[in-house]
Amino acid sequence: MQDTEIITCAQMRAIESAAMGSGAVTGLELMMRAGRAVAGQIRLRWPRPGRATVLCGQGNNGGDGYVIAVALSDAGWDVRVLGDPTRTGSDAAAARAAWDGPVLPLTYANLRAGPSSDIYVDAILGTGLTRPPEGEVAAVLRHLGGDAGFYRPRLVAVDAPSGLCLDSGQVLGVGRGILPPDALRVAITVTFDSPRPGHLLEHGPTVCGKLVVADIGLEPFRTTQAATLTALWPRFQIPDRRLRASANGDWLRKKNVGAGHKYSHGSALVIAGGPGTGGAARLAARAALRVGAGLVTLGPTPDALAEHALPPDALMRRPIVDADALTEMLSDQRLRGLCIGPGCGVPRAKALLPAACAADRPMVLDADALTAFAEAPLPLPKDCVLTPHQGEFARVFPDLAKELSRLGGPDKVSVLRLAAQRSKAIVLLKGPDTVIAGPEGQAAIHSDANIPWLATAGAGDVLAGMIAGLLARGLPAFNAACVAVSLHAAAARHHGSGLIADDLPDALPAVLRDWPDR
Ligand SMILES: NC(=O)C1=CN([C@@H]2O[C@H](COP(=O)(O)OP(=O)(O)OC[C@H]3O[C@@H](n4cnc5c(N)ncnc54)[C@H](OP(=O)(O)O)[C@@H]3O)[C@@H](O)[C@H]2O)[C@@H](O)CC1
Ligand SMILES: Nc1ncnc2c1ncn2[C@@H]1O[C@H](COP(=O)(O)OP(=O)(O)O)[C@@H](O)[C@H]1O
Ligand SMILES: [K+]
Repeated sequence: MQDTEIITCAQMRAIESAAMGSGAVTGLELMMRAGRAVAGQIRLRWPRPGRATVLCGQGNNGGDGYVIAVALSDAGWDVRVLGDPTRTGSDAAAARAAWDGPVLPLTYANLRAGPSSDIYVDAILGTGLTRPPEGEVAAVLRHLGGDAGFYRPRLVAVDAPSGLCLDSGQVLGVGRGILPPDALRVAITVTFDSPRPGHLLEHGPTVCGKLVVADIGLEPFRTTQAATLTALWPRFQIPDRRLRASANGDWLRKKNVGAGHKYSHGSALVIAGGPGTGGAARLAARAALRVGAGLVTLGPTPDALAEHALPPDALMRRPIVDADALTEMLSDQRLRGLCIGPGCGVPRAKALLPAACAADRPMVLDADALTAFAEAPLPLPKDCVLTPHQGEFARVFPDLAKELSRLGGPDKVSVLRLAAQRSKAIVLLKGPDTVIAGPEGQAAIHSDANIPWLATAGAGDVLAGMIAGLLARGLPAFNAACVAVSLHAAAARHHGSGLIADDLPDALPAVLRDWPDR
């Protein structure tokens, strides 16, 4: 499994400054490489030259646009350019000077006046976006977004669809989670060097269309050694050196333990609830087994034990009457992956959580255990993973959730890092753009808007069980969370629509069989 480094806009600017400061390359040269890379992508997809309209903003994103205009014109395209004035002496001004055709003012009227084009290049705003688009720029974007049926299949964005914040993934000026029909959505976005968080979070995946990452030779100027933020999904076609091997394939295939017995493959405990609530815990337990834990025990209340006589028969069942009984059970040091929350009931989770935490074992807190933790916080064990959805996140971290929902507020990764620091646990916020963060600042994004059928009752219970199984097998908590999220989504992809949560654990053998070693 290979993860892609993600860099923030500030990191990108730092790398660009380091490159220019070294004297090895100028800003204009980088702009030429960027613009030519976009033109190359256009020519790959539209091999027959046609008519192109290039829309250029006043900054360097616009500068890239003029380079694209020259490259397309040289390749035989009929190019029309609409541009805002550039700052005198800037790289963008130099790029504009190299375009010897006319530049009409970038206005809604001019966009409408010309003949329609085969493609439209959005080089209006990139990483320099500081506020919601306004005036003529806003009018142009509204028009392009409003007639998506015509424009979307022929729109190519440079770095980002204009208006998208590449750190947060919010389209500035529209509500979080509610994408109005006039937000600009494009067919292809060509970005440079590495993806940015905003390509993968919130509105990013919807508005960017296909995301292509072009290499512009910045590799030698990276200031950071190891990336603290990676993308688990999507996968990108980028140079291998930009990929980070997560080295978990061996664990998944039990290769590392040779002839080990079931306990050396890990023993997990899923704490269940009282009568009538057993399904969630059983889903979690089944997932822990399927992900390769050697032994999984389900611990309901004694009066619910009979309900759990259902398959899988591989499950051990042992009643847990109260906190003392749990402490007694956890005196068995072989139990090392705990899952508490799914189907547990809040009162029981509240009663058992102190004993579970005191045992200091790798543990997942999900569902009712998160509510219990929110109502009665307590120190968490060292290897602990919290797996809230948005509602549970708001219960556990109300102030941070408020920040997250604030328009123009901080990005999800930064907020999750704060939550992880505060709770001293790995925090995994579920959704189409799942973000995982740890107390030391490590973070990962898994973004897949193409598996909506994963939003089904019990899918979260399965995820919690998979993490518990991987913790039992000895994976460090952050890795267990990342691997589980990747496998969970891969199982959903493998199954396809019509999925119910019960299908997820059962899709795992096929997914694991094809899982890459590295
Ligand atoms: N980094 C790299 O390595 C490389 C970067 N490259 C390219 O440079 C791009 C970044 O360029 P950039 O910094 O000049 O910013 P850009 O996106 O053109 O916009 C800035 C201008 O827009 C304005 N503006 C802001 N918000 C606005 C609004 N809402 N409505 C209207 N205007 C608004 C803002 O005005 P101000 O806020 O100053 O008033 C400013 O004048 C990057 O995305 C990539 O394409 C490549 O060439 C090669 C390598
Ligand atoms: N639109 C979506 N696309 C892909 N995955 C999603 C989407 N919405 C939710 N998910 C995933 O589905 C799972 C739902 O978990 P959760 O909300 O805890 O459900 P439950 O409590 O019913 O088990 C999470 O893994 C989440 O990441
Ligand atoms: K753009």
